[in-house]
Amino acid sequence: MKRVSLTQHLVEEQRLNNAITAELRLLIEVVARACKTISHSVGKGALGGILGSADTENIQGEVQKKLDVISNEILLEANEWGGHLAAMASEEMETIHPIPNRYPMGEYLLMFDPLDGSSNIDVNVSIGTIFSVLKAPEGMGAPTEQAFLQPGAQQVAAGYAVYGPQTMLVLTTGHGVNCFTLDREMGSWVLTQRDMRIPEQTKEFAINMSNQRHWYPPVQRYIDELLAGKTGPRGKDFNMRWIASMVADVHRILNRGGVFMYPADARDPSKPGKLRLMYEANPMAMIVEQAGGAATDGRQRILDITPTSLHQRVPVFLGSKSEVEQVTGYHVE
Ligand SMILES: O=P(O)(O)OC[C@H]1O[C@](O)(COP(=O)(O)O)[C@@H](O)[C@@H]1O
Ligand SMILES: [Mg+2]
Ligand SMILES: [Mg+2]
Repeated sequence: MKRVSLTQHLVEEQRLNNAITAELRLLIEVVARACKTISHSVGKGALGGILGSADTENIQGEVQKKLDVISNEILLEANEWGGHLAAMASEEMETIHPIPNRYPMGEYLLMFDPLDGSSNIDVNVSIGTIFSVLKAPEGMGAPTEQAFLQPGAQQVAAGYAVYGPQTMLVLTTGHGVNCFTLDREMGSWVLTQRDMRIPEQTKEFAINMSNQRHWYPPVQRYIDELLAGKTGPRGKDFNMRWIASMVADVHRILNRGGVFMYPADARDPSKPGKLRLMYEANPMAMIVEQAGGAATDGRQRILDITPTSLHQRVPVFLGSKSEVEQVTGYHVE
């Protein structure tokens, strides 16, 4: 098989689809380089002093792990120097991070969850980085938070890196989804899966079952029916997987199908779910749709939601189309 690097692939996309600009290509390459650096840190574990808590809290009131902070810094530093950016925003920062001293101002906005699945860092289970790229609005002066509040349908690129047994980068620029594996010896990203497609039917679901008693009726009903298996209305047995790293759960679903759910629940009605719209749900929704799947908040397409704040939360149902339609149907009924 001919070895195709990330750069070669992006140049090809630039030529064939005329879909990405040279600036967007360079931006993606800088993000990919930062993910490579994060992957090296992850790989060192206790030897690199990266495990454990940073003893600080982020804007969401969550205790930060050392690796949350380190990954955020790696992404900030790489993109300040290398990307064609006007500003960045991250799960780990209260407000936006404009690019200093850049004239003319860059054309893109980058958002990221620098380290997804923090609870898995210290136990050597797959974790990842999720990112989303938007165009800065035309004629924007100094970058503001408002500039980021665009529906996910306007993303020009989205991707994630998963730091597992292999380090992989899954990427879309709106022309399908491709997967690159990090060649650790050569230090390069190599195209290993072209045009990933999510099977439409599935027998596998992913949800944190410990929250069951708090769910609202549509989710109770849907999961009850899956659990009833062959003897229930679905007439087939379902299996369950929950890694507690969205990147790892989504990566499995991209490869072999399934449905991933993080619904809103009755614990705190002011908190619509756990996952963040701008840098978790939107990029994953774009990837999943580009691979032939679906992604909703239970009522509407995630990519159609107009955001109201940078760190807003959203219920998430994504994966194989038929299952996402089924559970969304129960909410709409
Ligand atoms: O621990 P829970 O409630 O099952 O939540 C798991 C979910 O939380 C997350 O870890 C949130 O991501 P962060 O680690 O970036 O905060 C998702 O990756 C995952 O799907
Ligand atoms: Mg996350
Ligand atoms: Mg995170």
